[in-house]
Amino acid sequence: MKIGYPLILINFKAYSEASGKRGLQLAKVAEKVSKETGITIAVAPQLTDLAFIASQVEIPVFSQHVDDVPPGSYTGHVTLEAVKDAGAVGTMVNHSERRVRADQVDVIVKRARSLGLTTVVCTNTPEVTAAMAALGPDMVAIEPPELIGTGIPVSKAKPEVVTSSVELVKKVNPNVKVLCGAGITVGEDVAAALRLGTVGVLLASGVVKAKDWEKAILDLISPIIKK
Ligand SMILES: O=C[C@H](O)COP(=O)(O)O
Repeated sequence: MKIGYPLILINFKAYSEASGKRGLQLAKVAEKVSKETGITIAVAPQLTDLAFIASQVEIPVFSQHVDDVPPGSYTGHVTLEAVKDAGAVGTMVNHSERRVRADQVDVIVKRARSLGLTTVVCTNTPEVTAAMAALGPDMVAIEPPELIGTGIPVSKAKPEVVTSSVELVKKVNPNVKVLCGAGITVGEDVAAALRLGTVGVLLASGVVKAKDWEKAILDLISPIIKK
C-alpha cells in the first residue's frame, strides 16, 4: 500500500478509548474520512489489536513499536516479521514513551527496509532528529516530550524545533521525510506543521480522546482539503 502525503498518523497509544473493538471503530472512522476526502490517514493501533484492525481496514496501519530481534527464541518481543504478517505497512520506533537505543534503531531501520516496511523514527530534539535521519528511515517524527498530550501544538508553540529539524534533515539525508507531533489537535495545527516544512503530523490524544472522532479528524484535515 502506497503512503500518500500529507500524512496524518493517528497513534492509539495505550488509551482505553482505542482498545479492542473501540480501536477498530476508530480505525473505521479514519478509513471513512480518508476515503471520502482522499487524504491519507494512517493508524497505529495497540499491538494486541494490530492484526485484527489491519485485516478490516484499507488504510495504512503501523505498529507502535518493534524490537530489534529476528524471529526466534525471544519471548515477549515484537518482530518486524510478525508486524508484517499482521498486515502492517510499517512501524513507528523510538517513541518517547517507548525509547530504544540508537544502535537498535539502526538495526530496525535496516531490517525493515529489507522487508519492505516503512519506518517512522520518533525524536525529541533537532539534533537527535538529524542523528536518526542519518540512519535512513523513511520518516522521522519530531516531538518535544513536554508538549505530548497537552493540546499545546508543537507547530505553534515550538516552530523553531520543527524548522531546525527540517533543515538538519535536508542536510543529513534529504530522502527522509519529516513529521511533527505533540499537542496537534485542530486543522490550524496541521496547516502550521505543513508550512514549517513537514509532510504531515503524528498525533494521539486530539483524536483518540475526542468525543466525536469523525468531527475531530475532519477538523484536522480541513486545511488540506481546502487546498
Ligand atoms: O504519538 C503521538 C504523540 O506522542 C503526540 O501525542 P499527542 O497528540 O497526544 O500530544
